[in-house]
Amino acid sequence: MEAEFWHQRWQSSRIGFHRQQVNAQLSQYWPLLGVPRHNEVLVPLCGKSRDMLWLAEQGHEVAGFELSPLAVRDFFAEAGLQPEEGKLDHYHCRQAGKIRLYEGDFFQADSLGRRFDAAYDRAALIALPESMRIAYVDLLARLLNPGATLLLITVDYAPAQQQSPPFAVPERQVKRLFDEHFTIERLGHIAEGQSNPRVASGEWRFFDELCFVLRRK
Ligand SMILES: C[S@@+](CC[C@H](N)C(=O)[O-])C[C@H]1O[C@@H](n2cnc3c(N)ncnc32)[C@H](O)[C@@H]1O
Repeated sequence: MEAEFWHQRWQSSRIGFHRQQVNAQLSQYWPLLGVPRHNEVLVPLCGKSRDMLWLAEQGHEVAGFELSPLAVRDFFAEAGLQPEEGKLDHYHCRQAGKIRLYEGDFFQADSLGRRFDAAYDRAALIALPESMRIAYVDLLARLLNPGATLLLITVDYAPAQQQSPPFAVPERQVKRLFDEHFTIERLGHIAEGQSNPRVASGEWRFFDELCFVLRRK
């Protein structure tokens, strides 16, 4: 999607993707993955996700990337944190405690010259249209060191549409996208069933949240 699409979403508070609760599959599976506490966690397209606070509580430093200044400001304000601000290359950075958010386009992250051993993607890959997904996966492959762990959460639903996010990214597409650079294991899934309004209304036949662990080859 164009940057403007996301800026408008944030300006008009159309952020249905944001959750008050920590993602259930993150808290279930992350502790089983053996990611050392000293590994900083890359969180692309992070929004104002409270999952970043949870990762910091587990002892990790967190590096989130987000286009929207509103999202970044809200994140710190809602967490009751007062960040220090600075400029780094293409990014306006805000940092408080273990969490640093890079405000700007994630697709310019190469320029920072940084590499990570852990990453978390919830609603990042599925926010990107198909035409941007290969570039996103290639960038992740460059930013992650060999052996790095990526916890990936996607959604699958039917009938799928390709007009606006969330886009359905089923297991076969995860394999197609990541297979060259990552090993892939499906950890679990949550079938939302009738608790999802669009399933309840009959618009979608099902809506599943899928969770994978990927390791950089
Ligand atoms: C579907 S939301 C998911 C946010 C977060 N991961 C969560 O779980 O709540 C996608 C986010 O990516 C941001 N975004 C979209 N394109 C981006 C880009 N190129 N660089 C950085 N952030 C981007 C949007 O502003 C939006 O906040």
